[in-house]
Amino acid sequence: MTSLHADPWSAPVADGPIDATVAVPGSKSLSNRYLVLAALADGPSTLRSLLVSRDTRLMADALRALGVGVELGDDAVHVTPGELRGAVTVDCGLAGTVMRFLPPVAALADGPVRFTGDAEALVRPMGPLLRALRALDVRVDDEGEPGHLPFTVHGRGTVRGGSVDVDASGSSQFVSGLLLAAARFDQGLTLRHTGPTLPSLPHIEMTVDVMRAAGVVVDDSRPEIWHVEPGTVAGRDVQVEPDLSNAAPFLCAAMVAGGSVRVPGWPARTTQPGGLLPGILTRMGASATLDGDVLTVTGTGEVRGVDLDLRAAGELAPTIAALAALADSPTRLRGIAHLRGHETDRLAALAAEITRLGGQAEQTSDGLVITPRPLHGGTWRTYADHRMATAGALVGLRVPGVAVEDVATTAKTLPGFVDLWAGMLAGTTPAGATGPTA
Ligand SMILES: O=C(O)C1=C[C@@H](OP(=O)(O)O)[C@@H](O)[C@H](O)C1
Ligand SMILES: C=C(OP(=O)(O)O)C(=O)O
Repeated sequence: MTSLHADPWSAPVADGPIDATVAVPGSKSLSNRYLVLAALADGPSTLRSLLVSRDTRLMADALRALGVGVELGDDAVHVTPGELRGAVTVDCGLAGTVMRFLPPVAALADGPVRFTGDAEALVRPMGPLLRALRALDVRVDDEGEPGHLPFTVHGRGTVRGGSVDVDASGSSQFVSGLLLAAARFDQGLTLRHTGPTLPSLPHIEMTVDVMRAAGVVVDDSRPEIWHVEPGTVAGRDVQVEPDLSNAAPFLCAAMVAGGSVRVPGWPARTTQPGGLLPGILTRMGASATLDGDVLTVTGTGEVRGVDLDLRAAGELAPTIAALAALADSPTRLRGIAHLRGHETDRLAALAAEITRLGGQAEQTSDGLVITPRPLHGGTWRTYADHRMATAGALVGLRVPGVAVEDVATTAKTLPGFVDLWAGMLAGTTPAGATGPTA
């Protein structure tokens, strides 16, 4: 991917307290769920403020290949469902939501659908999802190492459905992917999680929530068991919430530099794990207030270390780890062993990069222990991981000479990151950085 910015990118140092309003684009997780449900619906959908980034483009391109109409309008994305067709290849890039949400959809297509992706995607875990599909009589052919991309799902137009177990301790997306398509299975689906831990529960609740909003009957009254009734999915007109996880580095900037960052459009109620940010950041020394739909986080520049179980919100970990490296006391992050299967092994990557700049960060069996030390400048590697790049930017706010490699990797979920970051430091948000096509 080409970058408009130098590689490595010299992360700007904050030369005083920040006072900025930052409008972040739509949620990746909600955008890709709405796209999948709209593709499976019984009529057209209009998706407003949908995120336009690499992950949502990959989803839209894949759905188009499968026979779905996806058009980018002036103020919304319009989705027109069609007969799902096979004999196509889906490029998942590095998007977990594409590689985990679309194989069950492909099983409903009328022929083979080959799934492939970036080199980094080929090591991300897929096995439990593929085993569940096979248990539902869907043929899946491995191409390389079993349980990984690339593979081919042989769609037969219908899926029997019924009951299936899945070990989702490696990723909640195995559950979400199976649930999203399940209303279109002949018998619906009863899905039971069997593994030792279940990460990212808010993301599963998000899946159930958006399915119910589309008229699908879901019973989640028993812990770690979900039942989806067979039925139709309604086409909808929806407004996508801002991506609260992508708001995290900006909110944390106010803590690192001092001052205030305001994020408008903050939902009163949300299933996004970023909804946990006000509580987490308050524990780490910030004040957070919600006034109408504007969240304001105010900091003094002093950050407190925490002992935090991030099982529910693992995608916040890179940002919190960067913040912790700048704190005045140690931090222990727990419950995030599954981050080893994210865009990169995030526990290893965070430990390596914090250590490279003179910090102290040790991996544990399920997380990180970060002991603040004076940091120095140097290269911050990003491992094709958008959240490693934004974490490097946060460290660079305080530490002169941090050079973030491949900042363009932020295009996965936040293509305008560098301009938004510069706008925040200038105290303003660049015009045109928001809206449906941001
Ligand atoms: O369903 C989703 O949209 C997501 C679920 C989570 O995945 P894991 O459960 O694999 O962490 C999260 O980390 C990812 O960024 C998005
Ligand atoms: C884990 C993440 O992404 P993905 O949807 O590719 O799993 C993430 O965005 O932090």
